[in-house]
Amino acid sequence: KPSDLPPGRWGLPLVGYVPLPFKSLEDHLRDLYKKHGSIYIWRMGVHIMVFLHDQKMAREAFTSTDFIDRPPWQIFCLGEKSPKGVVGSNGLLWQNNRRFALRQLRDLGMGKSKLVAAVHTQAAMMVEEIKKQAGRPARLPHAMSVAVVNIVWQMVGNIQFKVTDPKFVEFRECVELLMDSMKNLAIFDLLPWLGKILPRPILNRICHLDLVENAKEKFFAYFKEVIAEHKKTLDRDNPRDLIDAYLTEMEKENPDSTCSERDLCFLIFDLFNAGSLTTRDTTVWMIFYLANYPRVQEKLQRELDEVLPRGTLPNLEDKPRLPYTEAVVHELLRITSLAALGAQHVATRDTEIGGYTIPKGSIISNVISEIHRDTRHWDNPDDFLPERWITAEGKFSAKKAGFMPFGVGKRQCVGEGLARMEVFMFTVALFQAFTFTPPPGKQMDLRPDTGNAIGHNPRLKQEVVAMVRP
Ligand code: HEM
Repeated sequence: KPSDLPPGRWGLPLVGYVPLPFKSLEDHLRDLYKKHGSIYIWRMGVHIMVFLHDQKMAREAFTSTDFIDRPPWQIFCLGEKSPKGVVGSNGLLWQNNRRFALRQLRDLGMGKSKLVAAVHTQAAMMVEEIKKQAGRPARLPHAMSVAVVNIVWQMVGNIQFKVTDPKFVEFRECVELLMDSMKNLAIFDLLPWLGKILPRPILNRICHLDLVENAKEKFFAYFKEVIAEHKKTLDRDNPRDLIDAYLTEMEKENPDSTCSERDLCFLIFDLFNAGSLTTRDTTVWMIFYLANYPRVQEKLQRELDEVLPRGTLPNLEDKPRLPYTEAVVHELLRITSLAALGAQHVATRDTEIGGYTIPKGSIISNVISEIHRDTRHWDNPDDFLPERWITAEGKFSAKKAGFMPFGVGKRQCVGEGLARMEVFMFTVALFQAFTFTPPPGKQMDLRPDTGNAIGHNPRLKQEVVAMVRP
């Protein structure tokens, strides 16, 4: 191992350092942090992976253009030779798409009142569906997925699914198939030489390249139908949604344009992939946490009852009057760290972090879940304490350092405003209507699901009780 690299695990050529299988990736990272400090490497397969446990280093790295790109990994480009959309693309196409997506999300109402009505409708639908299982232990309903998908569809294509819509079931199955198969792509990304030595059928069996390709094309076929419908009724002066705006952009004479119908399909896919289950899982975490923390739940409900007439959902102007609700949302985002390892970036040239050399091509991750437990920023970080966000005057105070659930820097989450709005509104709607408890004699299991090595997803299969509030 070259001596100017950060300390860490080096291992063997081609395979790198193969970890012991009975420990989670995060436990390994914690061990490495204890041994080496805030920056270390782990050679995984052919890649030098650099992990940052320090918020200052993470901010520095991710605001620098040296780390702006995504690695050319299958998991990001889904088999496309030149990556499209926004999550996995780089260069001019990424810049254009990111700018376009941010503008659209803003114009279509992210963080503004225009989308509030759609979020209210979906929150009310969720409450009605949960009412059907009130008073008994049950898993959270499928309606929670419908609600978040509908909000993205509303912005993207002006479409809303009903809970029982068979098209939605098809859509969800497609998402699940893709998510499941994508996990195996990581094997190919870490060990790309497998592609040279294994016959294609065996490679497909191990890395699911064909499954991902099929699921992606199924998705895109549906998107193309929706795009074709939009083309028929397009009014360039009155764009209804993101698809209309993209089609209008595509018709403009612009030498720097990177628009294409395939790119639009990727962009739509990215917004669903990054923006639906993330928000659903955060809402599920909220229910599970507050079921285990009745004191926090009661305090939240007291604030809601004092500020809003029962059954009225807030507008964004009401937020300052709901400091404890804001505090609960922030504390939940901190303690659960849904995007535990963020999304990986790549060094575009030989560069430096923390006095160490980082060679071009190294993969950088900020370990958000550990930054959210760093005792330099958080007292008793393992305690769920919304009060840490409240000032002595009883006001909500948004702490900045050490808090980065949506990442930091140039690729910080495009949908942060929308996600914050959804989680806030859903929390209000759900806890106005219900008190959640674990099933009798039990506690909710708040350990992340083991199925995802780089994120913290709740264990969805457990039951919870929703009691309708008198
Ligand atoms: C609680 C919910 C969410 C969390 C915790 C979350 C977190 C993140 C994180 C950590 C990143 C990676 C930043 C980086 O590369 O350094 C990211 C990227 C991204 N997120 Fe989110 N996100 C959420 C919801 C959403 C929503 C609702 C949307 C849109 C509808 C969205 C769209 C995106 C996109 C497009 C990117 C890629 C940005 C780029 O590469 O330039 N996310 N998100």
